[in-house]
Amino acid sequence: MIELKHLSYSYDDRVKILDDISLKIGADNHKVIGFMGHNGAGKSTLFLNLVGELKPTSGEILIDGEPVAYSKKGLRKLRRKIGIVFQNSDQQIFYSIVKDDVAFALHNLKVPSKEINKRVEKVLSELDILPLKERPIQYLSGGQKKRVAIAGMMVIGSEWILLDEPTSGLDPDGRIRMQKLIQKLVNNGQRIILSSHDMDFMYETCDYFYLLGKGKILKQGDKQTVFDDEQLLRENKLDQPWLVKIHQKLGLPLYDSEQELFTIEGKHN
Ligand SMILES: Nc1ncnc2c1ncn2[C@@H]1O[C@H](COP(=O)(O)OP(=O)(O)OP(=O)(O)O)[C@@H](O)[C@H]1O
Repeated sequence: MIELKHLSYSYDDRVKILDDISLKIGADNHKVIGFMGHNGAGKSTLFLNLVGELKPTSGEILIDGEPVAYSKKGLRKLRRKIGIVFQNSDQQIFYSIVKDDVAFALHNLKVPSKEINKRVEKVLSELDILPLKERPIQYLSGGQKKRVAIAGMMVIGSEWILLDEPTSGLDPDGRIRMQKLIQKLVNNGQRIILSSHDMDFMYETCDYFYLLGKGKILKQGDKQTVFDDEQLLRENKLDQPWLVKIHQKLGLPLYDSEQELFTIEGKHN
């Protein structure tokens, strides 16, 4: 479990981007946890605090009950627990060739070479990018680069993976692949924290939600709790997912996914 205790963060000691936030992420065994909020609400800042790239201005973060230590050793330990895939995959490319880039963290963790090759091959094939193994990353598409960045996280096998805007720049097929990939990570026993402006994607993918605004958590809960409040979403410049709209406006049941809607409603016709 990841616990935030009175966490505040400010880039300039004046404006609090995160203002005295206390919460327990994953306390109820949720697998895919979504953070929502308008542009500049502080989602990325929160994620950077969670992976130790930024240190809280005040307050603290506890992982499984232990406060994060900001020493080299402490941060190495944290990275084995929590990995992040940035919104812009270029930010986390260290090597030019796919397989070297994916192996990078494992070399750092002093994993034996044979084991590294095995793990890299396994992850690349799980992500359907094995044929890209020897390719220079600079020539890959945005969606392929994103998968390489995710592969780099998967090989470490961290318990938590943070995905910052995982669907940005993806086409509808890439979006569906991302959804399946998240499911795969969950099936592997990993837990996901993601942020996105794509409310339909969030609605279908996450099982718990936090709405971030004005430096605070304005609302948290399951789909029904968070997405039913149209006004709060509007105030925070967020759309209601279309499945919630047809539930509220057309009186259909609140379906969890498009697939569920078409399967069940199809049976009625
Ligand atoms: N390195 C920085 N230095 C100073 N201010 C920053 C820095 N990074 C972000 N900010 C400011 O902090 C606030 C929160 O930004 P952040 O990127 O965390 O928001 P976000 O919710 O992730 O936004 P988006 O949805 O646009 O990605 C914004 O006002 C932003 O301008």
